[in-house]
Amino acid sequence: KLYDETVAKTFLQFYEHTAQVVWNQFMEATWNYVTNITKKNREEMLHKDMERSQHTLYFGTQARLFNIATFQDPDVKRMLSNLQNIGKAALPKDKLQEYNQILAYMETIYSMGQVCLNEGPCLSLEPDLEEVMATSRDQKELLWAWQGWRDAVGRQLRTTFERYVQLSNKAAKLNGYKDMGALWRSTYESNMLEEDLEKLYQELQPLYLNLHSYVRRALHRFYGPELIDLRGPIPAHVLGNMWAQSWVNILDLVLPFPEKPPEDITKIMKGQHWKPEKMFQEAEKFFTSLGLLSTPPEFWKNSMMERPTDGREVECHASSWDFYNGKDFRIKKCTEVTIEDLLSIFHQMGHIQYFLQYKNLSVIFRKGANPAFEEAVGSVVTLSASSHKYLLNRGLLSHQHQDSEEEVNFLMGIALQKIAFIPFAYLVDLYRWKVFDGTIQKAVYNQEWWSLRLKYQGLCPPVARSEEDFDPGAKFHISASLPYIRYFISLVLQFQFHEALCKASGHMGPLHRCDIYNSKEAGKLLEDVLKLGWSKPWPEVLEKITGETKMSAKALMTYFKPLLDWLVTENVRHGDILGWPDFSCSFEE
Ligand SMILES: C[C@H](NC(=O)O)C(=O)O
Ligand SMILES: [Zn+2]
Repeated sequence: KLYDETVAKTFLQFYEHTAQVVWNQFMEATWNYVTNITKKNREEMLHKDMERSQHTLYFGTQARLFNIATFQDPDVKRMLSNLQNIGKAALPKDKLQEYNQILAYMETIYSMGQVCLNEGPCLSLEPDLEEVMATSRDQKELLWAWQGWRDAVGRQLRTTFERYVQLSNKAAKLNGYKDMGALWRSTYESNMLEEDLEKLYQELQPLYLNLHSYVRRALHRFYGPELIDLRGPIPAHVLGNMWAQSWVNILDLVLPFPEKPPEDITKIMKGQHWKPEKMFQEAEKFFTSLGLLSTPPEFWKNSMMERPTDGREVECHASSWDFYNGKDFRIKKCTEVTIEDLLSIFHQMGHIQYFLQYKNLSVIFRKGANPAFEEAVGSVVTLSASSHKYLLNRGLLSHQHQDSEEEVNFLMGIALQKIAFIPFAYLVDLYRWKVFDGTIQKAVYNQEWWSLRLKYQGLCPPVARSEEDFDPGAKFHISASLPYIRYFISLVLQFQFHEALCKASGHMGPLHRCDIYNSKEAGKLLEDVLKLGWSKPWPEVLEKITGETKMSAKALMTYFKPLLDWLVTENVRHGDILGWPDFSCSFEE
């Protein structure tokens, strides 16, 4: 242990200056690749990634020479210990080369995936196959899209994924973690994470079971008993989404009060000639109405707001990008003019706002208090943007008053997005953690995926699956090696934030009617949190906004209480059971 604290500070400044350049070049090269998938751009990205890893390795190795325990300055201690965790850069060069090629390959197979009609056009995931999954009510057509996507993508990734798991674990072990799952979980700085998450899931499960039972009844009514067993799991292709992770697109089939259908906002947007740019401006206006920062000119010049029409192959999955130079921030999205995409843009703008608020911090601190905070910021604003009050005053709804039955319809719409998502958001990394720690061996990768999908979501595959398939690979985050538990934790946090911001804004009445638009008090509370980035442990940051230091499902339960009461009554009225005791899937009979 050679150096003292003053040397450490100089060392960190040297890191700061070099990191900004190396990270900026890496982001540019990656952006160029995902917005124009060519061999040349892939090579350039892999080259810049190697340079970044060499930079990380050099500084990580040096950082390990400091005896941090003897240091006083909390920021220096936090920054140095972070530098010591060098992730995949710990791999020997040839292994790192192979790993980066595997990562690029998996993400490219996913992004280029398409399903071709017998003679005629091929359908991409966005917007074509997602449009089929959202709007078709023909279960054969739904099955064609569902199975076609998994044949085209999941199956291709299976063997590569096996190698990805080996190299991921190798990298994790070289950083002192037992496997990659442990390294991923370490970003939450808690040795009680898995227990805390299981407890949250148990608290939320009754909400999901009641929604599942009610939706199953509605689908049974529409598709008939040969497809839907009232005491069994629901086939995964009729929920309006390629992964059955959001059920918003079947609201029309499950509407509690069908004689009072909500206005079709997508239709209204098209009628008002909304364009993608206006959708982004609308989202930005919300953040500036809170007194938060507006986006710089670079954002409007450099973002990719629509799928290009010049034949370029791109990665459509929406994402937000920080170029680590304090000026350049972008969103990449293949935007369609729909309410679902408008709300997704609000979510992405939340990421951009975080980037803007912490842009003057050390590059080590330019990330969320934890990854779930990054997801929750955009989602908490989306809760207000989804409210009847906001949509009415932005001219996207015309019915002034919402009676109690229309309010139940409204809450059902939000529940089909948020409650339906709970078990999926939880199980994706439950699955990957088990794959990384060896509980799930490669011989059973697919059947274990489906046993978790059955256990937590009460879903069945619509057709028999085998170990030729690799259905997890048909989900973006698994092909892109992006952790997912952040979305489960964000579900809980975003309602805690919503409750706190609504209180700060002086909102009175039910939480689901709150809209914080224009509230400078709510904006100030949010700003004080976002400015901290990763400089403080997240419980401290959570306390600044909510007064609590622990995740709690209470706010989410408060928000949905009126709907839960209605669902319980409705399920009892139909004599419906919760859960799926007839656990076999239809094709197995
Ligand atoms: C919820 C998550 N959102 C995102 O990636 O932006 C998803 O799409 O699965
Ligand atoms: Zn996000």
